[in-house]
Amino acid sequence: MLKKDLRIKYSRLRSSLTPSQLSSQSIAIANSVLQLSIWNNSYFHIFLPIEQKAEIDTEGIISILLGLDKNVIVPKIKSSTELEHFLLTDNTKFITNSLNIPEPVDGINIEPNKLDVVFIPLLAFDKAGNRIGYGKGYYDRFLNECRQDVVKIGLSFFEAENSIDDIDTTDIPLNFCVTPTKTYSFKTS
Ligand SMILES: Nc1nc2c(c(=O)[nH]1)N(C=O)[C@@H](CNc1ccc(C(=O)N[C@@H](CCC(=O)O)C(=O)O)cc1)CN2
Ligand SMILES: Nc1ncnc2c1ncn2[C@@H]1O[C@H](COP(=O)(O)OP(=O)(O)OP(=O)(O)O)[C@@H](O)[C@H]1O
Repeated sequence: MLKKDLRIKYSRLRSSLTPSQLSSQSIAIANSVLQLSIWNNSYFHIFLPIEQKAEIDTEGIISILLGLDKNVIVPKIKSSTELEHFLLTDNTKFITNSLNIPEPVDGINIEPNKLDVVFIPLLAFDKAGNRIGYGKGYYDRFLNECRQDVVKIGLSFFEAENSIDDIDTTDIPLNFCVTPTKTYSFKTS
């Protein structure tokens, strides 16, 4: 399927989830994340969910990370193309921006090349590990600034599509995608 049709399909599917499904499926995803062999790493990047878009509740994963004393880094929109990234601390204050994204007000800036693991929001992904988001390219540009060996983990309520047919060269594939019932591991070339 094409990106534009997938965005419509998965936006609809998401908005059909009840609050209780959203909550239990987010917990199932967090439990599966615990099984990945990523825990020797130190710098973990994760997003805070847009509730209005029924994104995965990442609170469970964040609690696990903080409990393990990991460095947790969250994004903030800097411009129409670029994100910046702040270390989460006890003092971090969040403000929900005009797109309903909770973002840190300020803090210690972390460069993408420091990151070991990135958890990635997505609308849909395919069996080859390609993903799509809301179509602004923020994560594609951000992942391009990360090290080649950064572990890229998609989080999704829904299973893989057979293929996203209009993938282009700037789309960076995932290493893993975790859903409530399955963990996909993708071959990287
Ligand atoms: N929770 C979360 N944080 C995230 C992302 C995400 O997907 N989820 N992003 C992943 O990239 C980045 C921000 N993504 C954005 C996605 C869309 C628009 C945007 O302008 N969207 C619509 C208007 C909003 C709407 O329809 O409600 C537009 O195109 O005008 C802006 C930023 C960074 N933080
Ligand atoms: N590394 C890059 N440098 C410059 N432009 C880029 C880069 N990656 C993607 N883009 C541009 O961003 C736009 C959106 O890309 P795409 O449709 O793949 O977004 P998406 O993956 O759905 O969004 P997101 O990455 O924010 O979740 C495209 O016009 C694409 O050319």
